[in-house]
Amino acid sequence: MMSDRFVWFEGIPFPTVGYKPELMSEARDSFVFKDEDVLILTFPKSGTNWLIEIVCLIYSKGDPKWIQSVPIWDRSPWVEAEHGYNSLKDKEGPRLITSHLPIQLIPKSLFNSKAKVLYLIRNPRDSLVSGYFFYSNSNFTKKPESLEQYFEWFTQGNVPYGSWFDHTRGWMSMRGKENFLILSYEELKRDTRNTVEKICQFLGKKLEPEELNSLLKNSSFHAMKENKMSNFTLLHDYSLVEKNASLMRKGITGDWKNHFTVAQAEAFDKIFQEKMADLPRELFPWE
Ligand SMILES: Nc1ncnc2c1ncn2[C@@H]1O[C@H](COP(=O)(O)OS(=O)(=O)O)[C@@H](OP(=O)(O)O)[C@H]1O
Repeated sequence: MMSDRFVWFEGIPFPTVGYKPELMSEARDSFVFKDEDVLILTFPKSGTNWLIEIVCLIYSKGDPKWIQSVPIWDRSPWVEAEHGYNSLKDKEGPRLITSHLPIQLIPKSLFNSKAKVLYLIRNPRDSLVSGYFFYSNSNFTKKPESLEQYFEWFTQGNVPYGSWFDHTRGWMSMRGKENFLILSYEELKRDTRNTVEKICQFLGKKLEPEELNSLLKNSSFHAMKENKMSNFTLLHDYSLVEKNASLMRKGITGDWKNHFTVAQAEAFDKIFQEKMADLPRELFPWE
């Protein structure tokens, strides 16, 4: 298996399993977003699956039947992945769609549609640590040997989906658009209920109090860790991740403080400043 490198498309690295440049090119040029679609958009390891679980539970009015019977990647498929693209492209009716793509590679039709976009960001230091542990135990992408090495790769954009900084700058250019809601992992964690209500309002959905309570219960870290349709343990069967690897690692904010050295923390601050200083600070609620 091609476990130790990337597939490249338009200068961006992707995992080696399940991604084909020719399909990503076809998706970019001819996939049609519909006005009724909802797009969940993130840089990897930002809480994507948590947001998918929440959105699915909004659509099922808090009833966990759907999230407990259908794998998460079939409920809101990744449009850039072979499996996701093939299942989405001819699907009738409104769709939930996931993507980690940078703005220049997303299907162009997004910009002519009223599809609603939920853009979730997370402190990149925590995405870095989360990615390090996940990819260290995976067989579908370049495997880091140490956090030190992964830190270098991440800050140079040599990780799946490329540079966090470029990715974030690209998508932040959409801020202010009516169909684009920016969310952070940090606010979702700090105030889950209010953030879910904000998402409901954006999607034009109303939940009864007991439906919202059920949603919160069924999308909690604990519930998702137990849900085999959501915790990625189904990937064990395909040998894509090792047995000890789980999507559901810690689910907290600020874990980077337990892993970065002082020198790494300072180096990261400097890079962040250099690359993001001209953007409003309130876009990054952890800074
Ligand atoms: N319910 C809930 N509550 C809190 N945190 C959660 C939840 N579900 C997933 N997570 C955490 O999200 C991290 C995985 O991110 P992604 O889902 O974006 O991963 S992926 O890129 O799609 O593989 C990963 O973060 P780390 O624990 O820091 O590794 C998951 O634990």
